[in-house]
Amino acid sequence: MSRVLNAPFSADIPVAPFRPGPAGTHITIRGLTKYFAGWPLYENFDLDIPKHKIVSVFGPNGCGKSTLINMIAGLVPIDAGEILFDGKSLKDTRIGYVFQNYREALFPWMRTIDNIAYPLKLAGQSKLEVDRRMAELVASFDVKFDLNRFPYELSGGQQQTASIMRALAPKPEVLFLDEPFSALDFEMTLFIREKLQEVFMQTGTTMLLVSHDLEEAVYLADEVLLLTKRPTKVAEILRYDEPRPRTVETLTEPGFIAAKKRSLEIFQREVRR
Ligand SMILES: Nc1ncnc2c1ncn2[C@@H]1O[C@H](COP(=O)(O)OP(=O)(O)OP(=O)(O)O)[C@@H](O)[C@H]1O
Repeated sequence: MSRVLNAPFSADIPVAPFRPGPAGTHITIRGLTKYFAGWPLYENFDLDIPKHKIVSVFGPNGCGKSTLINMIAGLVPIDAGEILFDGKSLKDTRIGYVFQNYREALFPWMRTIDNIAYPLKLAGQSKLEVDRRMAELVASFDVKFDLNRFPYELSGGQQQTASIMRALAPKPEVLFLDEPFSALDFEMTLFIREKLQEVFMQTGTTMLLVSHDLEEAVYLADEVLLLTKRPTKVAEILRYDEPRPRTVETLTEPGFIAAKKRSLEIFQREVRR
């Protein structure tokens, strides 16, 4: 009975020798297995995530997009498998995470500036180092609002901007974004999308983005990771190598339209399966 209700015993899963990803791989996922309430979400799942790229994760409702990035980021425990970052474990890797719900992401008792500086202080950086990094972030985000305010005094878009600044403050090797635009209005979505693209062009930070919006998923991505229904597998990895910066004009270019159409076809095929 316990074998039905719980994750399989690790002894049940044959241990395959570790296979590194192709050159340019940042994150290697091997044999990832995750059960919820006795049902497999991921079973022996392998994936290579490239370095210095933006990968958008797209797939049917409930296929495990958020769970996937949360397992990679160490927020959700895995039942079996291995996840390495450039061959290192998560604890030796600097990561940043941007949550969908920015209202709960920032500490309400801290001024916005202290929220953003928090990971730097936690890492034991000196006041000089913290001030220098904060000045860089403020310049790169072209911040027009008062960072001395408390988060609840800011608009939703300003709070999400602050959340992204906080995630980027320690110069993460990988930035995880779980539907970062879904609670924002259109104007703020465009603003934050452009900021993310700028940061990416300046730093090349590997980004893993969960999106519900196909246009947004393709627009920012170097690769769209299309997932199947559960038990979840890779349906296809679609490469989209339109040069950056991508702009409003990109949205009507043939390459963009073709990538969106192909993603939609795969998505519909998987939803109907
Ligand atoms: N803590 C949990 N306990 C039980 N089931 C869970 C838990 N977290 C997620 N699930 C289930 O795992 C599946 C994948 O959830 P997840 O949120 O990762 O999917 P998603 O693709 O991001 O979903 P959506 O498209 O709705 O945002 C869903 O069926 C969900 O109900």
